[in-house]
Amino acid sequence: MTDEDSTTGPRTVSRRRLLGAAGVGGAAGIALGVGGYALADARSNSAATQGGSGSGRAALTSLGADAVPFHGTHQAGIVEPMQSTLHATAFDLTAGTGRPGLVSLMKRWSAAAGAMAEGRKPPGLTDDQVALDAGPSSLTVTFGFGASVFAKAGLTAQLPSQLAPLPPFPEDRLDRARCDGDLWVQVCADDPLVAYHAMRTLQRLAAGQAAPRWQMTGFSRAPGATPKPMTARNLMGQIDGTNNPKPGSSGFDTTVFVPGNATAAGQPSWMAGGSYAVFRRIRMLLDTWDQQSLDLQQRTVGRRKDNGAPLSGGPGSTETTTVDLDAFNSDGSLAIPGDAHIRVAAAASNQGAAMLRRGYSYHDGYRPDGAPDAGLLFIAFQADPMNGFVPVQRKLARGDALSRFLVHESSGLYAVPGGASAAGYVGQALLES
Ligand SMILES: C=CC1=C(C)c2cc3[nH]c(cc4nc(cc5[nH]c(cc1n2)c(C)c5CCC(=O)O)C(CCC(=O)O)=C4C)c(C)c3C=C
Ligand SMILES: [Fe+2]
Repeated sequence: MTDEDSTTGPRTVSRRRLLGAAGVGGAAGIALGVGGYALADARSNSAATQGGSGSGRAALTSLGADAVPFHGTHQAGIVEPMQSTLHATAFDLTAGTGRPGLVSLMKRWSAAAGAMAEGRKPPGLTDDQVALDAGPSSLTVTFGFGASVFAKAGLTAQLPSQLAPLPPFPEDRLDRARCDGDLWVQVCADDPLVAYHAMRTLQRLAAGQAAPRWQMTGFSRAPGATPKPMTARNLMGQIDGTNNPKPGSSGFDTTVFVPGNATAAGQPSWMAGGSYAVFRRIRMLLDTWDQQSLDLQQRTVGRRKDNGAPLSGGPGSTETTTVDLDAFNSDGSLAIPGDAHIRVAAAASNQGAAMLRRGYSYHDGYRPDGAPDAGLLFIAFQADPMNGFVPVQRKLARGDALSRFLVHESSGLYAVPGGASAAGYVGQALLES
């Protein structure tokens, strides 16, 4: 189970994360290799060993010791199982930062992200010691380029057509100050201090060259909270993520990643091994949602709330039971209603359009009317947004029962280049083109 790459070598992922990745895919997920990763025990290659014998430091727990390599064919933070904490931040280049400044920033950011992913102190600044006692805690850092950065860095000729602005969708209520951005950074970790430290470090390293435009924090399930790894629930109480494309399954790579021969796929060569991230802050109208009957809530999504089984499944069906969009109830009505979220969003309803969703919940206090300012930081990765998010969201905006309980407040689209080799940096193929 190796993902050999001539430039970067095999990527390894820890045993705990591999088992976590199985989730719904179960044993099949492991057999298929969860993205082709080699099975390795992080305790042998991470911060857990740094104390060494005689150092007086106790070994870290498995959670803290788990490490996800920063270097690889693809950037980390896409196919790995979700960690419990997210910091998403968009940066704008400061005036006068052209291509040389961006090169130096991406070099510093990549070096710091690579070190922190191994539980080492980031080079290039005096560490604030916020994460000093913790291991890497499965930290991943994922970098993306917004369309606006290309002109600023003199790279207009390299702008992918896939980065064209997302179309406006009916009912969007976007706050432009919290949309877009020249650069996008997704930091995820299983420890909140480790995640904060990584994001803060990257912000400090950007000083003078890029400044935060917006920042959002999200959360998901903490590892070990459930007796076995399970698909997490969102703040509406639904099991969310079941029918995601499974790493290693047929079509997964072509759905999520730009192929190695990118130009043959109509993409710039520097996007080989890359992906496109769609980011949407979607507020949930939870006071309204929580007043609905269980029956209505289930029919709105098309799945049971308790175990995530599709409404087309009979007795004994589970989350993994195959969805049957053609099934009928005994009264002749569709088992999965015509406007149910999973029917409208399904690839089968959208000429095969699909994406890998990796969203996090957020809760930012209460609004003036007392309602929670809470919802989903929706993140989806795909090889081409026109074959992923765009057609699906167009359809959802027209006829999805769930949309009545949602408000899209912020939006961004970012080109996420392929991963860096240990000697290189993220975006090198673009910035040195
Ligand atoms: C444009 C893409 C999508 C947006 C935006 C979106 C928002 C959104 N979704 C949920 C909750 C669930 N979504 C589920 C499935 C699902 N959602 C999308 C796409 C978008 N969702 C897809 C492609 C799918 C899979 C459809 C299928 O083929 O079955 C589910 C069911 C469980 C699952 O498969 O994940 C839930 C629950 C919320 C709450 C939300 C916005 C806040
Ligand atoms: Fe959804």
